[in-house]
Amino acid sequence: MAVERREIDRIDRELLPLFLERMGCVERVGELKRQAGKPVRNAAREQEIIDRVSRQAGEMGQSAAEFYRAIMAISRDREHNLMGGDPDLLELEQRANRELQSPGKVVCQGVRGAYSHQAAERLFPGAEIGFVPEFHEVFREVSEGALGVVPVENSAAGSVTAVYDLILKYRFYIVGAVDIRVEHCLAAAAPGEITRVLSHPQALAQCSELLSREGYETEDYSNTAAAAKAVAESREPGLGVICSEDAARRYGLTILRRGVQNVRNNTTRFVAVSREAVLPVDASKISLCFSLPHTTGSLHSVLRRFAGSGLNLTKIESRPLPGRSFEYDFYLDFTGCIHDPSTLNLICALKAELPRFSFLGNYSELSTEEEI
Ligand SMILES: O=C(O)C(=O)C[C@]1(C(=O)O)C=C[C@@H](O)C=C1
Repeated sequence: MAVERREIDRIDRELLPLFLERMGCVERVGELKRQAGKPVRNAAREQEIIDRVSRQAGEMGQSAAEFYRAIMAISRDREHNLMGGDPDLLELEQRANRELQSPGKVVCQGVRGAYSHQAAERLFPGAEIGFVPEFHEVFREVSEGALGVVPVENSAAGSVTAVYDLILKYRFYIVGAVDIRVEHCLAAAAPGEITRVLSHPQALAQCSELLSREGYETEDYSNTAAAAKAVAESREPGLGVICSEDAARRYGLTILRRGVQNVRNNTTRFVAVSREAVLPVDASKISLCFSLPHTTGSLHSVLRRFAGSGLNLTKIESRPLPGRSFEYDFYLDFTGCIHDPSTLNLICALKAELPRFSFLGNYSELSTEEEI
């Protein structure tokens, strides 16, 4: 094997100067493009190269194509880097507030005592919190200057797709995130036998084991806290509710059982959305969205850029583009800070290359235990 390894070392010694020579050439092309105001990416030229090397490499054609795609992605990043990046993003990175100014109004969906309310209090302690019945109304209030707090994902039930659709539609900035532990309890207006239980369908599903074991009838309600309020007001005997302890206490209900969800660790992630960007120096999570051409490998070629920059993807969500068949917007979270020059360069490169691209924010996440 030693002989072969020496051969590999020799080939690498020959490859490396060629690679560097090619990068030097790419830099000169980049400079000419900058002077001519031309975009970095030239898809036709890349295809020409891929076709040629695939042909020339015979049975290694696919691997050669993959190798050249990687080289050209590196070339594009280098060119973007030399061009200085997207002026709007560079300005945003420089000018955006580093800290959230004390929030005026904070809005969430539901009623007092809902899990959204707990999330809003964790994110913005002491702020004035308002409630609206629907998610789209939260976003409308944000367009008028409020901060919104909305759920995006539950550890058991998955993404809240209606909220992702609104995030992609409005493209406001995400300025914070918090994980709230969902601890449901069974409560009633007064102690006694329960026969029927009200709650949000997701909460009923999360407590299905208890509900079927006890043979309770169930009834869907718009929201867990609204259900708690309704049970408190109706005082109907045998009527119970699945809600948070906070909601039960808030509406004067008797807690019959705690921790009634099927899964111990049931957590919902909430994000705070704002019309204005806030980019703290120690922010650790970045959110982006973009769409992709419907071609083989288009998502892979984007994801490879993150891997190449050592950035860890924590979430990817695709949502169909309204009015188009099988075209998607992608929403993506990864760990990183926009004030890091290489991360900023990658975001600028993606903005230049991807259709419908938006930078959605850079923020920190509060964990369930942590206080702000
Ligand atoms: O030929 C160009 O226009 C280049 O910028 C060079 C190059 C390459 O690496 O070959 C890089 C990016 C373009 O998308 C096409 C090709």
